[in-house]
Amino acid sequence: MKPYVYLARPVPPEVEDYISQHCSYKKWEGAEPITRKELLEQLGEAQGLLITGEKIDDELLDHAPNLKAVSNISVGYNNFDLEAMQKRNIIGTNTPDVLNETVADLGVALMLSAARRIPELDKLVKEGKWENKDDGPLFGVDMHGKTLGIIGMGRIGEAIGRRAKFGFNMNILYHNRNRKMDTEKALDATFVTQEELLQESDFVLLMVPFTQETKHLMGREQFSQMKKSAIFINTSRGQTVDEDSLIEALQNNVIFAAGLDVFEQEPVSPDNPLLQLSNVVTLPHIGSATHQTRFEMAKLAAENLVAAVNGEEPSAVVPELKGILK
Ligand SMILES: NC(=O)C1=CN([C@@H]2O[C@H](COP(=O)(O)OP(=O)(O)OC[C@H]3O[C@@H](n4cnc5c(N)ncnc54)[C@H](O)[C@@H]3O)[C@@H](O)[C@H]2O)C=CC1
Ligand SMILES: O=C(O)C(=O)CO
Repeated sequence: MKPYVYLARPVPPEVEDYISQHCSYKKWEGAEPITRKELLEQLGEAQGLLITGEKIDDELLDHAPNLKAVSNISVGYNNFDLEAMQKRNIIGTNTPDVLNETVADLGVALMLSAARRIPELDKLVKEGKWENKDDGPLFGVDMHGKTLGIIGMGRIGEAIGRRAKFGFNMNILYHNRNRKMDTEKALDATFVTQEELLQESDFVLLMVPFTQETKHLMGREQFSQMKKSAIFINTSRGQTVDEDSLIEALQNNVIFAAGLDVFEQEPVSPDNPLLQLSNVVTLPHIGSATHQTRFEMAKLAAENLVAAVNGEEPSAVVPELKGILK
């Protein structure tokens, strides 16, 4: 008998077809994303679960007595309560690598947008205000030849570093849990302390996972260490930044501008002061969202799910849960 899995997120038809060849399944068909309550009601028989970022914790696992594996269509897995999964031997998988280049493209787009004030200028042109006065009230700052500091030089951080180095001739500083000698050589990058990075960079880009250790990694003290002319980019998770401190830094010209794909609360509240600031470029957590890359992510997540519920080793088990396979 085929194992039974529940798909809480839609996947492309080809991917669904692949799952159907290896598993029996049900899927969420609502027009809106599945609610927590609806998800809990679906889990009684499920041996596998496909999600994107839904919280996997004790409460959910108590509703899923037959569950063996959770496959996240996402590389970040801060939605996994790893302890709760470990104690029940639940395999957890994610989608690394297939999205690196797409997220890196978006990181660079945010850097350029904030530096050259693209959304602000676009809005003016569309409002019939042709503003390009020579005295420069709407001039931007250069990206080429400047210093980029990357906090979190992992798979995506490195892809952004390559674009910055070879596309924009930038000088690369980085701070990471460990030094990466190959990356230093390939990008002529310099490992520095976080404080040095903040003090010396023209662009500071955050690309760490969200963990207890990285919660509010950027706060008032860190923003005050940055240059007044610097641009801050967050394409990691919103909770890595103390948003009140960021708002204060932007309002008081402690830093020049910010580009944000992620927020502490998502969807961001329409009342969030960040949305009122002209020196902030905002996006709705869309870093990996191209048709091609979302397809590759869904495909990898399906392969992980099918392997795990059929007793095979999935290619992308998250490091903290690898022990469960032994
Ligand atoms: N905005 C978006 O749509 C997307 C956001 N992400 C986020 O980006 C994160 C990174 O993804 P990858 O590059 O694939 O992960 P990765 O695991 O390859 O890289 C993360 C790097 O951060 C470093 N790190 C961890 N804690 C640190 C700390 N306290 N200080 C300095 N460095 C630290 C690690 O050593 C590692 O090199 C994901 O966990 C996810 O949260 C990923 C994809 C899309
Ligand atoms: O993969 C992730 O971690 C994302 O945030 C969205 O792709």
